[in-house]
Order: sequence, then structure tokens, then C-alpha cells
Amino acid sequence: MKGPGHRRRRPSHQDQTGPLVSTDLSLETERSSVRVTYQGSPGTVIEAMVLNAFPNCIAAPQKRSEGALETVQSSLADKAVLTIENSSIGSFHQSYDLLLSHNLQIVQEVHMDVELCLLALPGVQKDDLQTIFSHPQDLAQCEHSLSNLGVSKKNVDHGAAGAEIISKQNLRGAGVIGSARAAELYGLNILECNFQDASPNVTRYLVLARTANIPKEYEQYKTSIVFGLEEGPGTLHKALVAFWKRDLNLTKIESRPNRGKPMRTLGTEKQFNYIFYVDFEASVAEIPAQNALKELELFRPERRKRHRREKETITRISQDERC
Ligand SMILES: O=C(O)C(=O)Cc1ccccc1
Repeated sequence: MKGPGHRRRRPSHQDQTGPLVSTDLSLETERSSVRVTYQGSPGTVIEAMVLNAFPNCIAAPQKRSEGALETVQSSLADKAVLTIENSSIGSFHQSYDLLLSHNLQIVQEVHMDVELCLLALPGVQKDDLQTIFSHPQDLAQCEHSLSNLGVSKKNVDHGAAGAEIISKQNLRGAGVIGSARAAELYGLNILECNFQDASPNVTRYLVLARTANIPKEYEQYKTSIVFGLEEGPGTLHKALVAFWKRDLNLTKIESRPNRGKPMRTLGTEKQFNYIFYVDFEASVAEIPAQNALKELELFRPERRKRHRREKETITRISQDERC
């Protein structure tokens, strides 16, 4: 992920070698509707978010987020939506790790207050339920409500998948945590709306694309970066001071294992080695942001050998329009 300063020029036809073939002409500018891909299926909460955020889009659900990002990377879709965090259960760590696995740009951020419903077959009451099907993230958002029901939980791909299972198998002792749309699609009753523990229950989604936003003057932006740090006490503090002293407001920090080098040696000690995701309120076109990122370079891990640099030192930049 790189900011506009690092914008990768997409090959134009002048760059093509050999005769133009029809596929070269299928640039997204020629498509009438934007193709938006996501991990899910019709009836999922994330589908509702996609249709709400991109009303005239062609929604292209995928079984896994990796597939969604790959589809954009290979130009078979224009944007991919990733669930990145929820206001009650926190960060979706797999999504953070995925941000590094594809060379895409974060171009938008969408917040949605998610209403999760308890669904069951017609005629089934809450007291009849022994098992609840849904995605772990949905079950976690209803942890307290579910413990009051005294039921067991079963992980499935998402709420819509759970609705399909209990509908097709006529499971009268099972319920689903999912969207109201899933009840409609699979002929289930809504036993309870807003079944999630917290309200509001805001989920934050990132929209990724192949090309970065070009910052517009007077628009507000956030920039997301990820970086590794050299060893030593206070390096994270010093790195974050680079933003503080330029009055750049940090809105998120998340640490994740540095999969390129999961452990580091400090003296005789082996310690976990992290990378840090930081979101701050500015675009990389702004001078304070550029100077903060230059200063951040001072704290990158020592580059002992070139081939290790790509693994150890990760500083990637992208920016998205604040919604
Ligand atoms: O369960 C749903 O309806 C969701 O939207 C949650 C979800 C969707 C797709 C993958 C993971 C979780």
C-alpha cells in the first residue's frame, strides 16, 4: 500500500508491447457500475453495507477475504471491502494481516451501526433453542445475550450461511445471529432485533482499490501506515512523537506479529517482534505528514542485509477519504 507520492503508474496502452487485444480495453472506466467484492454472500451484514455504500454497484461476494482482495488485484473487481474493527469487540486481526498481503490502496472508510438479529424457523421460540449458528465475530458481539440464553454456539461462515443451514435442514432447535435480510431470504422469523450486547454497535469497513486517492484540497483525509521499529527502549514512543509534535492526530494504533521476523533477540532474551499499524488524520500530500514520515524512517530496524530488509522493515502508506 503506498500513498499518492508513491503512486504506481498503471500501464497505459503506450506501455503495451505487441498488438492491443480486447482485454486491454476493459479498463474500469468503461464499466457502467463499479464492481465491489467482499467476503460474504447475499443476506450478510457486510452485503447490506456494500449495497448501502455503493447503491449502483455490482456486488461480487467471495467465500474468503483473500479471494476478494485477489479479485481486485487481478482487475476482476474495482473495490474490495474489508471489515477492520467493531466498536464492541475491537480489531479484526486477520484483516490487518491481509492489508500487507496485497498491493492495494485504502481509498475509503465506512462506519455502519450494525443490527444483529436472533433468527429461527417459524414457530420456534427462544426456549426451544439449544444451538446458535453464526460467524465468530457476530457471536462475540452477542456474547452476553447468548450466555443469558444458555445455548451452545456453532461457528459458520456468516449469519446468512447459518440461516441457510437451519432452513434447509429444518433445525428446530437451532437459531442464527444474522441480518434481517437473511431471515427474508431463508424464510426465518426474527425472534429479537438488536440482539447484540452493545448499542451503538459500529463496525468500521475499509474499501481497497488498485489506485490511491489523489488528495483534493480542503478535503479531510486519514492515512494508514504500518512500520517496524529498531530495538531499544522508547522507540515506539519516539516514533509516535513524530506525529504528536506536528499536531497530527492519531486515530488508531494496532500491533501485529512481524511475520517476516516473529522474534527478536534483546541481549540473551528472545522477544516477540511486532509491526505497528497507525492511522492519522492527514493526507500524505500535507507537509507535516511528509515530515513525520521522514522522521519515522529514523526508527526503522537496522538494515543488516538487503534480502532481510523487505521482511524486517515495513513502511507502507495509504490514505482514504474520511467518510
Ligand atoms: O454474518 C453476517 O451477516 C456478516 O456480515 C458477518 C460476516 C460476513 C462475512 C464474513 C464474516 C463475517
